[in-house]
Amino acid sequence: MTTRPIKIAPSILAADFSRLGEEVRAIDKAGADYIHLDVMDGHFVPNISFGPSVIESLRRCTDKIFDVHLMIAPVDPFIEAFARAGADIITFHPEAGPHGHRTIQAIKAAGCRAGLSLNPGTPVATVEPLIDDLDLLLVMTVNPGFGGQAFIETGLKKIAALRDMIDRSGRRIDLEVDGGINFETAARAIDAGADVLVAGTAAFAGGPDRYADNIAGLRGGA
Ligand SMILES: O=C(CO)[C@H](O)[C@H](O)COP(=O)(O)O
Repeated sequence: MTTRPIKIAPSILAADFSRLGEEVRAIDKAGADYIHLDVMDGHFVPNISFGPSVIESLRRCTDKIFDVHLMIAPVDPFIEAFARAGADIITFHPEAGPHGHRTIQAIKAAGCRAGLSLNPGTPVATVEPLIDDLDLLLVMTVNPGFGGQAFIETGLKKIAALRDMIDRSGRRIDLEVDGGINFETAARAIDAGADVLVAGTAAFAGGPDRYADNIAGLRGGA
């Protein structure tokens, strides 16, 4: 049992793209804490999703925190555009580099909070030199690119190690988990130390009438 408040960040990747504005309004009303926006470029990951213009349009549909996960390379030339579109948090992958610290500085200069995302194959040690400047750590429990994949168990050890690192830092840093999160894996990720759960499939399952129950079920893992 954790006493940390748990935030739910539905990924709109699993929403009905033909009604995206309505979907964002519905998931906001259902109790989402953050709206998770997965940006994919077909180069850093093998899929293409959407870019700043879609985010700018969705900004008019909700006041919730826009948690923008950039699965793109390079990152730096696009930071301003995502900040202008309405991003509150911008998370990038160290492999999209080469200068992670410079990217964090650029995200902050653009007025956003900065996050770093670790793929299943990226070591926890990557975070250490950057932790004093980060606001969010995102542990990927699938290889990025697609929703609906199975949870990769080794992510739990990584979450526990990062929880320890965050607690030792004394800083307020969100520890977010993303990929294959359902009611069962949510509970295990929370036990390991996560406090923000990204869910696509499990959040949007069953259509708008189910969203509030889906979010409550995910949060219920606490
Ligand atoms: O970043 C992602 C994929 O790269 C998605 O956010 C993630 O996979 C969520 O989808 P699901 O909950 O269906 O696994």
